[in-house]
Amino acid sequence: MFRLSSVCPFCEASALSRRLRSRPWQQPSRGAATLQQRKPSRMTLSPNVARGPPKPSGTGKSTARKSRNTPFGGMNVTQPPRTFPSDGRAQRQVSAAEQRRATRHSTQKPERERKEPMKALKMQRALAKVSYERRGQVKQVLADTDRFDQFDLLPVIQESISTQALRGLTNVSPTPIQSLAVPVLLGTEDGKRRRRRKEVDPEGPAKKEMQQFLLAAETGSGKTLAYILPIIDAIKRAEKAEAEQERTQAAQQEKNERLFELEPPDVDEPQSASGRPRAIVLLPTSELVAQVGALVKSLSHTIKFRSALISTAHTATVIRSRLFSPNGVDIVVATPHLISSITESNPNILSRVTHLVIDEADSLLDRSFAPITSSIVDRATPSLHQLILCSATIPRSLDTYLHKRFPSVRRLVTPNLHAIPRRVQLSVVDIEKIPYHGNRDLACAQTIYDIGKEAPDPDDHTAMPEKKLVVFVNEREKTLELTAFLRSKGIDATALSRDSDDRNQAEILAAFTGLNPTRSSTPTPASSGARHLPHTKVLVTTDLGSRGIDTLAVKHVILYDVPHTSIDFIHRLGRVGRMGRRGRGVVLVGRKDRKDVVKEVREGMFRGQALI
Ligand SMILES: Nc1ncnc2c1ncn2[C@@H]1O[C@H](COP(=O)(O)OP(=O)(O)OP(=O)(O)O)[C@@H](O)[C@H]1O
Repeated sequence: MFRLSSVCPFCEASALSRRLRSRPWQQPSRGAATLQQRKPSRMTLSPNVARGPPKPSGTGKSTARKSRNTPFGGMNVTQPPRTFPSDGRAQRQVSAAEQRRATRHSTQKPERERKEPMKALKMQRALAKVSYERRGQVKQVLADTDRFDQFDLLPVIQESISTQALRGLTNVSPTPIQSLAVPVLLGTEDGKRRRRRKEVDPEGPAKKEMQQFLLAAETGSGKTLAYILPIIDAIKRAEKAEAEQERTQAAQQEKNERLFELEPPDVDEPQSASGRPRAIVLLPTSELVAQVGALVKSLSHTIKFRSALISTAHTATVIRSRLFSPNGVDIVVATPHLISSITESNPNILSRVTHLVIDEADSLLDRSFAPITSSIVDRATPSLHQLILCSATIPRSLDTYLHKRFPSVRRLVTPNLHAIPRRVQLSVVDIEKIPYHGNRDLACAQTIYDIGKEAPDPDDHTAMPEKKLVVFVNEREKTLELTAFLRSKGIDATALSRDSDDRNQAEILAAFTGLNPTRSSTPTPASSGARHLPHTKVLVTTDLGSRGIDTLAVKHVILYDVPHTSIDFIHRLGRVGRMGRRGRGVVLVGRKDRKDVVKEVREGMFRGQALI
């Protein structure tokens, strides 16, 4: 059970404020001061003296209101918060007239609220709407799949799911997006499609029309496996078909030679597979390339295909040797910028691509990335069989883009899209209140201390000896500044932003994605004798760390700044509560922050509703 530490370790002002709170009746009232100024020579009793001292609103030092301004204040409630818990106003007596007015309007209020749900979020116009009718239909489809062996995957791929992709997990079953997407991408949705496809395309795969899919599912729900398994299956089947075709051609050639006893014709050597992958997975950052690349690589060991992960974290020599290996390459995992620049000098790199994945499509098709991503799609289109877009959110901008650019895209959307999992709890800390007085850095440090000192949950079997926290800030410059502040308070904090060295980033993230305890990377002032928060590791990052990073080791996220949009809320809170785990978010709010947005996000989470 969480207990608020009654002493703020950093703020001297808190000592004074504690004294005042414990004897509130000794605070001079404005009325009394005026009286004293008018008649300084005489002792005058306050007109309220007969009322006696006001009663403290709680027992001991901790008052009911104060306890709400903690990372976990207001948790475990069974009603959504009616008023914003940290609006700072004391509950006052309601007059009889007010009560009458409230009763009169109470019948109209729910109606008004129904008409304007999530008004503040709506004003942001961020997320595309997915109707509840459609979500309901998908639920029925999902009800029939609960085992991986129900998918028509090659046996070696089936085996590799448990031995490689989900190694260490027992009794695994497909997640909703996997149940929904795998049969569709395999073309076995109705059990007959694969056979029909062969009949329709006797002249080979190059004649097929490109299929387009959008896989959209909540964060941490296994989208990577949902697209990578069918792609590997297609590659292995194509490989087998090509080998058979080559054998048939060789046999035919031999027969012809014997028949006519002619010199063998100059048959063009089949083009090498070096630098010509069959599938490309595009991801926005080198951290994600490393993460998805690791999964693909692990599957390649048992399934036997050739994969290459390339990003700016690698040197030119490494990139060249991986991509242009004489043994060829089947799947390349890379960033669009890298693929685009390689294509300029080696256009052949896209000439054999049958499957192109645009993961984190909401980022890769936004204004900054779209031109480069689209040009890759255009160049790959002649050979493409499947274009797969994948995202945890469908912003309205992406929705509009898809309608224009890919009108026939098939949308595979899970019922819980845009909802933050209910197992994630969000609490609010008001930084304007005592003892922070608007000092956001201090509120952040105190929140980290509170979480770090909290006793581990005995029911949580995934709890680890070291606590891992992620703090999200809105501005890149703030990462270094806040990290320095937290370190000065004895917290083991590391910054991750675009300014961090590419090669260090993977190493930094490994401490938050792996489930193994790690050594403290950099000695903090704490190790030199000052205050120190042990067994707690903090990553301070921007949006860079909020997309796709599989932070399984993280149970707490602190939103240092209120995110700008509901999309950012979904991605940042999506770093916890992954794959059925529990998680907590704490948002720091100040006077200038959008409290109405935070309130609506909390209410939406409480009801398990999709954000808008
Ligand atoms: N069927 C499954 N059962 C249990 N764990 C799974 C299953 N499928 C995937 N996982 C695990 O779930 C975690 C999250 O998977 P993944 O990164 O693909 O999620 P995601 O949906 O892409 O998340 P995000 O939207 O944040 O990018 C990974 O650690 C993965 O190994």
